[in-house]
Amino acid sequence: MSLLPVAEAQARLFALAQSLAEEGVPVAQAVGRWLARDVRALRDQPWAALSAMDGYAVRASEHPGRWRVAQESAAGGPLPLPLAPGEACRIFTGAPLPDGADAILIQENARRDGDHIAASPDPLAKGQHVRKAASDFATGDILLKSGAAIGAAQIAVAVLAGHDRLPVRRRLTVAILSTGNELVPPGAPVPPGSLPSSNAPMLAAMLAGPPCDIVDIGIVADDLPALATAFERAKDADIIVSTGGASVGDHDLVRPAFDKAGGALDFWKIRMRPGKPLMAGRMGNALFLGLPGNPVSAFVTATLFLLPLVRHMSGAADPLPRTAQARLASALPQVGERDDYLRAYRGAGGVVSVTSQDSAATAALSLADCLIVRAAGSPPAAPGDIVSILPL
Ligand SMILES: Nc1nc2c(c(=O)[nH]1)N[C@H]1C(S)=C(S)[C@@H](COP(=O)(O)OP(=O)(O)OC[C@H]3O[C@@H](n4cnc5c(N)ncnc54)[C@H](O)[C@@H]3O)O[C@H]1N2
Ligand code: MOO
Repeated sequence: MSLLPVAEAQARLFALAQSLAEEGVPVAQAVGRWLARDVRALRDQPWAALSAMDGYAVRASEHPGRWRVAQESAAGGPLPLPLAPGEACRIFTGAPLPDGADAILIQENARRDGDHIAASPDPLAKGQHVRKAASDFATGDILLKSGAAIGAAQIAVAVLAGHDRLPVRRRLTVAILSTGNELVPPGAPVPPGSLPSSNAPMLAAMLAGPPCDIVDIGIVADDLPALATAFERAKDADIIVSTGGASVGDHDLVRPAFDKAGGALDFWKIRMRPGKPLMAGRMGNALFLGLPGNPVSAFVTATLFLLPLVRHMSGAADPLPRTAQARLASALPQVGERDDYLRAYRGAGGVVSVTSQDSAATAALSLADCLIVRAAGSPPAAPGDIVSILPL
């Protein structure tokens, strides 16, 4: 079977996914999710021409005064009356200007003498320190687009625009299944021949940010009926992720077990290193992603497939990881027949690949803050060369 290019596999995975139902949630619960539809302004911001400084609202044409301070305008206070010629209005940041005023003389530039003020010689232009009505946004403006990521700034604009709830896709459920006779639960005694199962806690940590609920199906033996039963138990999840048993060995039973449980495989084996044995398919309403067992391979394939899938199903317009450019600090060898996703970190002198690129080397993985992405067949790279990186 020929190896599928990463981008093609990602596209096929997205095509397998159904979109999740929409729901409205309070803004505080929308953080880290994506908008299910455009958000429009329900009001003007600012609602009127407002002062950006503490000082006096005046007519700029009357500068440098003298003016009589006839009234006061404070945010949340009574609305000011129209300003007569020769009058100033004491004003505070965020307060509306009286009709007739067109500039703010900041108090540092005003000399007050009882009820009167005069300005220092600094020039005062029309519109100075005035925020025009609707200069941030106007009623009906599309402020946030469907598919946009919701963070703190988007919450701020949505609330100012009059919203207290936002439309998002419902949370999804991810079932995690760990296969391998050698695995013992985290923290359990580890007899010779065994190792603690780290993939499920690692994947749960990777999924801690996106809007999903995790169901840990636990450790399942390399046994066809046991694995098929585990798939049946996971079938109500939106996404089933397995780790291990994905390759070609006699004990790699994930594919036949998925088949036995009624699943339909869409693709298997990707042109990437690590992560070649990755597979995906559908079982009823659930989408299945079979990751390799090696912890580094599981980490890299989760970064490139599982997290993008969660983002895609959750409505993200831009679900794939973003690449950036970086300068290499050390040489890299020629790339083989699969695209390389080298674990690396960014230092003062450029990006450095970690010493062990073995797909079982978790200590080296823990030092990485990015992946260097190199296409299959790329020639050796030298220090100073620019490479694509995928920040983690
Ligand atoms: N003849 C071939 N052998 C292998 C090939 C191949 O193409 N031909 N592919 C290799 C590649 S690439 C990878 S990656 C691995 C992945 O194989 P599996 O997905 O079948 O993984 P396992 O064999 O079950 O486990 C691999 C390794 O990872 C450890 N492991 C498994 N699960 C966990 C877990 N939950 N927590 C921590 N560590 C785990 C497991 O003990 C093994 O050491 O296959 C190559 N072989
Ligand atoms: O492709 Mo495997 O995932 O190298 O270790």
